[in-house]
Amino acid sequence: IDLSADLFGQSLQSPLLNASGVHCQTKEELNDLANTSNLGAMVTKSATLQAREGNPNPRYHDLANGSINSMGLPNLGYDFYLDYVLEDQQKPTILSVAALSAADAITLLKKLQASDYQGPTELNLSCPNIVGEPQLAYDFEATDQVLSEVFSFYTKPLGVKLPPYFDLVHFDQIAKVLNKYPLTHVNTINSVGNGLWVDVEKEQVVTKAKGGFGGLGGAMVLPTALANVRALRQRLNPSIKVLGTGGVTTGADVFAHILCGADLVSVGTQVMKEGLGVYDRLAAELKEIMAAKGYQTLDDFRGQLKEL
Ligand SMILES: O=C(O)c1[nH]c(=O)[nH]c(=O)c1I
Repeated sequence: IDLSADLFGQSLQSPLLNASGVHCQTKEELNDLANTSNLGAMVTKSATLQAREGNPNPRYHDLANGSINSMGLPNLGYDFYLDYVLEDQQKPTILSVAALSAADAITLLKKLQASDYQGPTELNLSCPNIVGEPQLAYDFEATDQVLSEVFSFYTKPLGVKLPPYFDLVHFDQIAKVLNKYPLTHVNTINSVGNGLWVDVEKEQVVTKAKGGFGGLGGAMVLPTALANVRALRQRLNPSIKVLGTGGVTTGADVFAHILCGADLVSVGTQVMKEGLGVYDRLAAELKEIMAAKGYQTLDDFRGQLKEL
């Protein structure tokens, strides 16, 4: 059984990545990822021009069926992560970047264009937890404008991290915008924004910022994640890869993401629950399923979801 996958020309031992934001903010965390078996590639915490503290604690809360977070984009800043990805990597690495405004995104990507970094970058258009800021990718016109300006100067590998969409017309609209640009990939989904969890015993919310509203992850978002992977795979140019993120807790979930068309699959909440050993378990479970079904490679079943 062969789990090998491709990351923009780099061969990976497995299709599994960490979800940006989980265990990837500090040098120690990034080094842990670099030494994690069955993790095929890694993504950094989204970097902003300046380092950020993020939202006040509590800002992450584990739930029986997933998680809620309002981290608020805490990160060590663009320069730190650029230095990190410029070092030679033990494991293929995607640099994630974010901005609090379209202008900042342009500034950051102009610096990246001028840098020595030639590797893959993912522009996060979907952070749901910046107080007062909308998730850019829910504004199709604004997204088109930003990408149009970015690709007027940016010539290196670039993908985008998308929020979940919930209307087939929205899948059509975002795909129409994205297909205009030479993107390496889309990563779908980011957390389901602005959920709310209530601690009934204490009669209060569980995270501090935004009155307790935060991004949802884990098992509860799997159906939404699979729908977004499938819908975007069906609509995007074949040249644009799809990284599936959201709701993965078992090898069967990884299999389902790939069956819906995912080229690679990221895991977030389950790493918070189980630790980095989760990747060994997911790889083993995926191999078992493939063996039982007579599949040798991921290409044998990728995108082959059957309709009734
Ligand atoms: O609050 C965060 O830092 C955060 N949390 C998320 O769930 N997704 C994101 O893209 C980000 I930038």
